[in-house]
Amino acid sequence: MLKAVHFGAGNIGRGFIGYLLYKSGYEITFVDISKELVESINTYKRYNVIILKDNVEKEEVKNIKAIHIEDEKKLSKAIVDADIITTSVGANNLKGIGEKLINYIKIRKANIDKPLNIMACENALFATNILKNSILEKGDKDFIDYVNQKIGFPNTAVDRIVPNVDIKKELPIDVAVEDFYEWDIEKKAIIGDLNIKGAELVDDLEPYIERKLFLLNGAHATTAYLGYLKGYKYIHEAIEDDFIRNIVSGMQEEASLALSKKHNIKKDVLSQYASKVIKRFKNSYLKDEVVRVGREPTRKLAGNDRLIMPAKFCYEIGVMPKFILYGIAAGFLFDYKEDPKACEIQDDIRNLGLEKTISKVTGLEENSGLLQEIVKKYKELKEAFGKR
Ligand SMILES: NC(=O)C1=CN([C@@H]2O[C@H](COP(=O)(O)OP(=O)(O)OC[C@H]3O[C@@H](n4cnc5c(N)ncnc54)[C@H](O)[C@@H]3O)[C@@H](O)[C@H]2O)C=CC1
Ligand SMILES: O=P(O)(O)OC[C@H]1O[C@](O)(CO)[C@@H](O)[C@@H]1O
Repeated sequence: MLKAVHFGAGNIGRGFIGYLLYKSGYEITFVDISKELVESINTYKRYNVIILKDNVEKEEVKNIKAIHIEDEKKLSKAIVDADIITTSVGANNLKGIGEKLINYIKIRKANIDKPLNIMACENALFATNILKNSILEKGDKDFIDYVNQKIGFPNTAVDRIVPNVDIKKELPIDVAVEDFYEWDIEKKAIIGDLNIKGAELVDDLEPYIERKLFLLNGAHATTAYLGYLKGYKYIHEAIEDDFIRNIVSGMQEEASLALSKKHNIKKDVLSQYASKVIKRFKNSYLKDEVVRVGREPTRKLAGNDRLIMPAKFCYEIGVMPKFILYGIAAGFLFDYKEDPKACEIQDDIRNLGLEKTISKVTGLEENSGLLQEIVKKYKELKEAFGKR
């Protein structure tokens, strides 16, 4: 039986990656930093994936186990035996995972010859490269040669909304998901076969991953930040607000313009994708909170992420990203007290001033045109919605 080790047994880990790997015949070992979660998985050895739609469906994922990230003995054996390693731990944690993997890969090198593929399944551009680089960074030539020959590092784009919805569950580790999913994998980087049913192997991942990050995640963040500003709790409520929906559709159109130019994708293909995304946001069964979708604004407002990147692309082709600016500016107004990264931005605005904070988070020059437009929109939204 094919063996998978998946780091991060959270929402997407159980609700999407674990789900699809199980359906493809893999035996799954989850690895997590949370002792409680590891204990729960080892107690129940199975969980249900609850698909939220008109007629709710349930699918079981069975024969699973879990290892705590610090349990070196068990982890070493699992990694030596693995055919595939995947992660969904949050892009900021990838470097640490990569550094941990080095020793286990060395043990694998001394013990087994079969190929391995390692894939990061995170909302970030080319996240697997972060893992790969952290593994190769400290290796000598012999280790690097081995890794290059025996380990594939395909980048991926993963798409399934897995919220923290509070519904009746049979087991505490059951997870609720939307019906839709898409997993695009960089074909040329695979070594051997992956055997993942339902995943799409693509020649050029960049258009897929940028389309997903800008048109889904960028639109989602825009809905979340404007929704928060207007006092909505859930995404499905915020997207029914005409003011917010028009802005979200507008930002998708701007991003689509940039995407169609950059990747030569037909505009109507992008427009169909964008409409489907809005429909998914309207799914009221998901009860997806704006504060989950807006979480960690420092990451979402970074220069290489879902909002600033399409805004820069628009700017470069002479299109004013007037709708994308709303999401960015509202992100700087996201003052949710339970989100440490939102608090960090608010503290910086108080201590460093608005321009310096925007520059620190986005990497834009303080005197750049785009940064000045963000400042204008921030002031406009602050005035209109009376925040702070
Ligand atoms: N929830 C969703 O709908 C989607 C999430 N993603 C991406 O998947 C990643 C995870 O997101 P969620 O599953 O929503 O978050 P989550 O918080 O539900 O799950 C993350 C899991 O990783 C574990 N973890 C964190 N650091 C770790 C470490 N160093 N070693 C081992 N385990 C560690 C946590 O304990 C947690 O169980 C993020 O990068 C997110 O952008 C991508 C697509 C959809
Ligand atoms: O996981 P992140 O990057 O914090 O952002 C949440 C995003 O991820 C998703 O959960 C799935 O892509 C979306 O629902 C949302 O746009």
